[in-house]
Amino acid sequence: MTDNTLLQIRNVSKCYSGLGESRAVLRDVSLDLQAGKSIALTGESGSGKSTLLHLVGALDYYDSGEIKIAGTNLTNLNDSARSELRRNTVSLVFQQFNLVPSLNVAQNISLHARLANRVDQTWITSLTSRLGLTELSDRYPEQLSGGQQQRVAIGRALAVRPKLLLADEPTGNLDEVTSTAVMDLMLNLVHESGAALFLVTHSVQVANQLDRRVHLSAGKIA
Ligand SMILES: Nc1ncnc2c1ncn2[C@@H]1O[C@H](COP(=O)(O)OP(=O)(O)OP(=O)(O)O)[C@@H](O)[C@H]1O
Repeated sequence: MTDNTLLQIRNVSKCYSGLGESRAVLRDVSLDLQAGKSIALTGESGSGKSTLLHLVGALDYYDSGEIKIAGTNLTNLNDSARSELRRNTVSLVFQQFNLVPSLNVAQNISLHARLANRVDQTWITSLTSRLGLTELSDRYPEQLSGGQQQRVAIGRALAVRPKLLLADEPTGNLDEVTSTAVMDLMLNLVHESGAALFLVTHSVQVANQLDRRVHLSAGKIA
C-alpha cells in the first residue's frame, strides 16, 4: 500500500445463500486504487461487478477479507460509521438516476451536500454550470431528458467533493452520443476535484477512457 492509496481491497470474498445452498459471488478479490486515479471494472453479466461496488460503498457486507477507504477499515464498522462514510467520503452514481422527484435540479444537486452539512456554494455553482444545468435549475426531474437527469445525479454526487466516486453503469441508460458526452464531463470533473473513480461498465469504449481496467470473471480478477 502506497501513501496515496485511497481504496484497498484485500482478499475479499462473498457468498449469497438461499434455498439451502451457498454460492460464491466474489473470490479472493484484491486491488488498490490511488487518490485521483480511475479504475474501470468490467466483466460478464453476473460476474460480481455490482456486488463488489456495493461492498466498497458500504451498502453490503463481505464474508472475509478487508476493504479500507481513506484508511478506514469497513470490517466491523457499525451502521452509523457506515452512513457517515457514505455522507462524507464516498458518493455513488447509479444507472437509474435516483433523483428526488419533488425537488428541482438545484435542490437535487445540493441535497447530499446539505445533508452532510458541507455546502460549498461556489463549487456547486461551478459544477452546475459545467454540467450545463444552470438554465435548468428550476426544472423537476420529470421535465428532463435521460442525459440531463444523469448530469444532475453526477452533480449531486460530486457536490460533496467525495474522495471516492463509485459509478455503476452510469451511462447505461443513455444513447451513445449522450453517453460519450456525459462520460467526458464526468471524467473531467472527477479529475478536477481530485477524486478517485471506481466505475462498473460493460462498454470497452468507456473502460478505455479510464486509467486502468480490471476484469472480473466468475467472481475473480482475471
Ligand atoms: N441479493 C442477492 N441474493 C442472491 N444472489 C445474488 C444477489 N445479488 C446478486 N446475486 C447474484 O450474484 C451474482 C453477481 O451479481 P452482480 O449483480 O454482482 O453481477 P454483475 O457483474 O454486476 O452483473 P450485471 O453486469 O448483469 O449487472 C449473480 O449471479 C447474481 O444473480
